[in-house]
Amino acid sequence: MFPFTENEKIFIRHLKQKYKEHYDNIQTIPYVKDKLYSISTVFVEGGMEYYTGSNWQKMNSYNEIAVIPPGTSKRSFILGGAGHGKSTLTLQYAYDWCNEVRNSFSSSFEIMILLRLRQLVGIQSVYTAIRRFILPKHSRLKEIDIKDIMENSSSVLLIFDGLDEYPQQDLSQNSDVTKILLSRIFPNFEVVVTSRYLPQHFSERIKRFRLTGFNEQARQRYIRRAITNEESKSQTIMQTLHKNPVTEYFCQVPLFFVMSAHMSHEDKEFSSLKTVTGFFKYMIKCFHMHMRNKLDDANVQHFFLYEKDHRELDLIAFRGLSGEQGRTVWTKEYLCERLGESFYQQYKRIGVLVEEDILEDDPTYHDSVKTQTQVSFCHKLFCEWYAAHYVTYVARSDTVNLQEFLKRVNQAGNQYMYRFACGINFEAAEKLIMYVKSKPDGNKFATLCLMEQEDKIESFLDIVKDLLSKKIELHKDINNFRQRFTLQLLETASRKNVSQNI
Ligand SMILES: Nc1ncnc2c1ncn2[C@@H]1O[C@H](COP(=O)(O)OP(=O)(O)OP(=O)(O)O)[C@@H](O)[C@H]1O
Repeated sequence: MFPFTENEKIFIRHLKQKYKEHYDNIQTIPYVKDKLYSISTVFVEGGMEYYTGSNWQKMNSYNEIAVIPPGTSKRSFILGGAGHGKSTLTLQYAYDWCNEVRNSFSSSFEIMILLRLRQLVGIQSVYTAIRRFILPKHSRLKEIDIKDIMENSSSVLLIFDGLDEYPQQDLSQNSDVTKILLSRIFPNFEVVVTSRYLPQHFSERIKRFRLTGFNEQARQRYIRRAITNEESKSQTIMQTLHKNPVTEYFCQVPLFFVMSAHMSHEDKEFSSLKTVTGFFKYMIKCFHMHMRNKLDDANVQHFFLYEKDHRELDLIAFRGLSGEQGRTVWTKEYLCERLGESFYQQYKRIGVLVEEDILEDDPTYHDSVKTQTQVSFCHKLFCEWYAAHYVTYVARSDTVNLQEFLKRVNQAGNQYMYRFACGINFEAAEKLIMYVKSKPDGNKFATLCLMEQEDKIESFLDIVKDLLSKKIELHKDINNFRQRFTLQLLETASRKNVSQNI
């Protein structure tokens, strides 16, 4: 289609190799390592909407990102809450590009670059990032070649995954990512950025999309594609998930749905879970249990200890989510030193921590290639889970100043850290809920945190009483976060027969 130079051909081949590695190795449950899926098997289209300037409109396909909303901006944001499928969608774009899928958005570009922003710790140059994180060790292409190819290419699609995890996300630094996002460089490249939230720096002109999750049809399609083709089995999975109020509610979030569907297929204990914290606790227990089953008796005690005692990991996770230089990727050496080799190996084995080899930041690497192993949590929610443990530990102390302690943790980007913390320890929860309430618009979020405490029926009754005493407006935009929450409160109230108690 395009007249390619030799270097371009090599570059494109390398890009495709790397993307294939990612999109062909999807783990639906982190501890199940022997069952890897290709994006082409598991991807189902969830809901997607675009912002018209005054409201959100439904889209028919993720490929419409090219044409709507009409406008000149070449900068698009795809927003979505935790686990809503932003990274998965970027892999689908990569798949379409690599396989030149007809009529797809990405396949119309000569070059597509997909970078995971959490990896760019201390890296300012986009060429360095591409050389280190995408090209293979022995590629003959140097940063200067990549620069040359990109500058001379007529059509480039850049996808930056996870701006909320970008170590320099305040965008005050003069990195290429910042310059690209603000169109100071490469104004003609098409740039797509995924993020849990929209940072303040962006003008109204930027195109905005959002992922709204899985509806009933998407869930059924997923089960048929990734779990079972048999109608009766697929019905049983759906019924198990519907029976449980927590899984039923969270099934709209693809991550929770996918994990629940796979686990409920294999595990009967599932139906008794009542809160997201309960769900996560159970999931982590399964991770450890699954591994223990494979171990000989002599090691059992050892692994039990690691399951309960993870204070150092909690601290690392918390620091990762807070601070100006917040990072959610670390070097293997650093983690092994902090956590101890055997703890590290255990968490890697069960799938909570995942490794990726990248080129070392060494200007001489073209002569002697050196690699470095970077480590991150298998999903950012796991980082929030362990950070939440640290928060409960600190929040329980009598002397702690929560305003000070939590001031650097972005609440919009790390909601689950707060919610998990409230579910893990009730003493800490009381303080945290007070803290959350003190923030602007904090009442509703505080209630969400409160819901993590399974036994707090009295507080729950007060909230529902308050809710029912006011006019409740429900709009057709059922994906609105607060509205979903209001619906969840009412649904739970009706299940618990609250009206009799009010
Ligand atoms: N469209 C989809 N089709 C099939 N599975 C999906 C889809 N979207 C998400 N999933 C499943 O949910 C998991 C989590 O999704 P993903 O990591 O893409 O979410 P995310 O929005 O990037 O989350 P976060 O903001 O927390 O990083 C995926 O690993 C995949 O198993």
